[in-house]
Amino acid sequence: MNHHAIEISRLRKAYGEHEVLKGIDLTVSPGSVLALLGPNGAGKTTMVNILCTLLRPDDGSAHVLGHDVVANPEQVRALIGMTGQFSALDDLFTGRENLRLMADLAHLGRREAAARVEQMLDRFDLVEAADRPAATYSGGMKRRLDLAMTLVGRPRLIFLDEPTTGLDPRSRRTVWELVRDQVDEGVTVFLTTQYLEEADQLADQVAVLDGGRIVADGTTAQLKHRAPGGRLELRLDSERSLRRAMTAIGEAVHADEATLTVTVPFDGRPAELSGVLGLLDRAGAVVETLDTRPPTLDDVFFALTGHAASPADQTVAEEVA
Ligand SMILES: Nc1ncnc2c1ncn2[C@@H]1O[C@H](COP(=O)(O)OP(=O)(O)OP(=O)(O)O)[C@@H](O)[C@H]1O
Repeated sequence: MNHHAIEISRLRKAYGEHEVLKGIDLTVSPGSVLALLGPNGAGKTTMVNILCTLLRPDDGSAHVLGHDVVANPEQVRALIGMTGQFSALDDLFTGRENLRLMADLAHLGRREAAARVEQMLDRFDLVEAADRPAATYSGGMKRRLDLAMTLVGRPRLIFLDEPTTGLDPRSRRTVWELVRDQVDEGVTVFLTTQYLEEADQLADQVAVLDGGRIVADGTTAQLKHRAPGGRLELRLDSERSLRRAMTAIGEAVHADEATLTVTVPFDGRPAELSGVLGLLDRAGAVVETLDTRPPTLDDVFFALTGHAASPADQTVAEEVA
């Protein structure tokens, strides 16, 4: 009867006096990736823990794959996988042993468990390291093992709580590819991340949690469309034109003398474009090329929450670009 993979309605949770979730409504379609964004302490982990049945909500309801998380936690647990800040990975066990343990916990039969473990080792590029203790693994390898452990029992929905925090760009991209493979196979993904680039790369749907409420919910394109922050980048033909352009446009511009470029805010309307070009023409500033840049998810996040995403996000976005 329930066609959403996740359905959350008027969900509330407080720790003592501190109300963290103040009435959350959210739905996620099966086989899609939702990225839940929010500043530190917004309540993302609290929401994941409620959906994973690790924490009871105070009010409202949440259904995961049709099952009520409070009334039927066992059914929910049988269908989901979770990886995150407190991974189940045991450093003293080898990669193969860690996977085998999870396969046994998921009640796969002996033969199926053995086959599935080998399949996951192969798929997650851990064959060579399979018999070494996980303690000897690099950060990227541990994260791949963690993800493989989440998936070994063939969950239909997975929660990834900051799955690539602390990883280098290459390992991050590998994790993204592995997540995409799962989505292609029909797994629903509920992702929390501080990296807006990650949401942009992976998510079909982005929800922003701030002040205990969902302040935006839509595709990345829809959210970018709503936010201010688009830019027009104009490259002038000479330093003289650059100076004229700066005088004509005024102070609200970024100018780069090395590349002879000025950047101005731009909302995408043709009338605004002709206005700027007319102004420069009258000022005798000759434009060689122009480029428009839509708002980034960073702009969206800033417009919605009043502060930037984590400083780390900036570095990652630059490294990945
Ligand atoms: N068990 C707890 N008891 C009291 N307060 C808590 C508890 N767990 C979380 N909080 C508080 O609730 C708020 C939300 O925490 P939560 O971990 O859900 O946020 P988050 O969005 O996941 O943050 P982060 O990105 O830093 O992990 C924070 O202010 C946190 O300090």
